[in-house]
Amino acid sequence: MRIFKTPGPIKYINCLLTAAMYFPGLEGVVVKETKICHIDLENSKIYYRGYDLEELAQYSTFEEVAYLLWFGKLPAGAELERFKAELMMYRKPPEHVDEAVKIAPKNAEPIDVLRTAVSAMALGEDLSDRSPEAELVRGLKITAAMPYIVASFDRLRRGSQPLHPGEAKSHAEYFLWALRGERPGEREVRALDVMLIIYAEHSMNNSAFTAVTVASTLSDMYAAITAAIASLKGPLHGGANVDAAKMLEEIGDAKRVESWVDQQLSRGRRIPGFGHRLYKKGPDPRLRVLRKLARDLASEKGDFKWVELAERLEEYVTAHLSQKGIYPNTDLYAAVIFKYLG
Ligand SMILES: CC(=O)SCCNC(=O)CCNC(=O)[C@H](O)C(C)(C)COP(=O)(O)OP(=O)(O)OC[C@H]1O[C@@H](n2cnc3c(N)ncnc32)[C@H](O)[C@@H]1OP(=O)(O)O
Ligand SMILES: O=C([O-])CC(=O)C(=O)O
Repeated sequence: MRIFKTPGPIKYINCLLTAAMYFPGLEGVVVKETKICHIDLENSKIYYRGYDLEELAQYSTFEEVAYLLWFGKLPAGAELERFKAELMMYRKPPEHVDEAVKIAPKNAEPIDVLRTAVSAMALGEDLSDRSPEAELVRGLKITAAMPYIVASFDRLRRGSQPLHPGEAKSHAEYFLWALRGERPGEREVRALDVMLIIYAEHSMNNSAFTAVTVASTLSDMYAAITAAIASLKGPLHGGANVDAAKMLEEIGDAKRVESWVDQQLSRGRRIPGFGHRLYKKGPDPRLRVLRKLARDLASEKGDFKWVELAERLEEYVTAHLSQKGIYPNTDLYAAVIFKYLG
């Protein structure tokens, strides 16, 4: 409005350009350059630091991938063991964070407890050193403590006490062990490990964008990750895997897929685990790994209910909505895998 009152020629052009440059959902707007992740839409491939994600999911571990994403190279020799030892050192968060988890109401959402706990991790720490090295240590502390925080809250709400399984050999094993109170089987640990690799990075998604926005004000890592978790919680982003799991339970049987989907669509509702800002011409590339992982877990358990339900959903929803560019995303099969992992 002000510009129209005094429309100097340059200001006026700027005003028109700005007005013309609104891209809903930031479609096509480049906000940052990154070497961390490359999504090749044409060939349906994802690369972490130049490595094919499908190969990482087959041959590496979450710890190796975390190291790769953070330091730009896979760990060599003793580096991996050192990195794992560092993670183990920070598994248990400071006492006041433990207390915050303990006093959280039992009906709280686990993601809200996690967001609050990560925010609380900033309290009492000297945050004056904002160098990349200091922030990386904070990132390591947050990553290391997340399994304990989430598992502790789940145990407390089920009436048990938190557990710190110090003998666990990996991030995935630590989480399942801390959650269940007993050592998990190797195949289950590997399934969660693959899920963690698959979810570790996806370029400038909503939560990463949020974290980068907060970090760009020179705020600290705890603040950036707290904000990222708040973004991730939304049912259009990470919260979709919770909704997809609820959907599997609600449908209950592959034979009910058609009627359930028809009803949801006729009410104008979205189907969780479908649709993606990037993948408009075919399914999410990560599904090639996850469909197989879900099938393997189903055979292992001798229970095909959840995987067959997801496969039927994939077939039916794709047949109905692919003309709109709607295909299954990672969260559909993540929900299946999480159901098999209990
Ligand atoms: C790890 C992750 O975060 S992956 C994403 C997880 N999120 C989900 O699974 C939630 C369900 N999906 C969605 O809400 C969306 O597909 C999003 C948010 C992921 C992507 O949205 P966008 O690409 O912006 O698509 P947009 O919102 O513009 O929808 C385009 C059309 O498809 C429809 N649509 C999009 N997703 C779905 C869905 N899951 N079910 C049914 N219809 C859908 C929309 O209603 C819209 O229809 P219209 O043109 O007739 O109005
Ligand atoms: O990229 C996105 O918008 C969401 C997603 O699939 C992810 O974060 O893994």
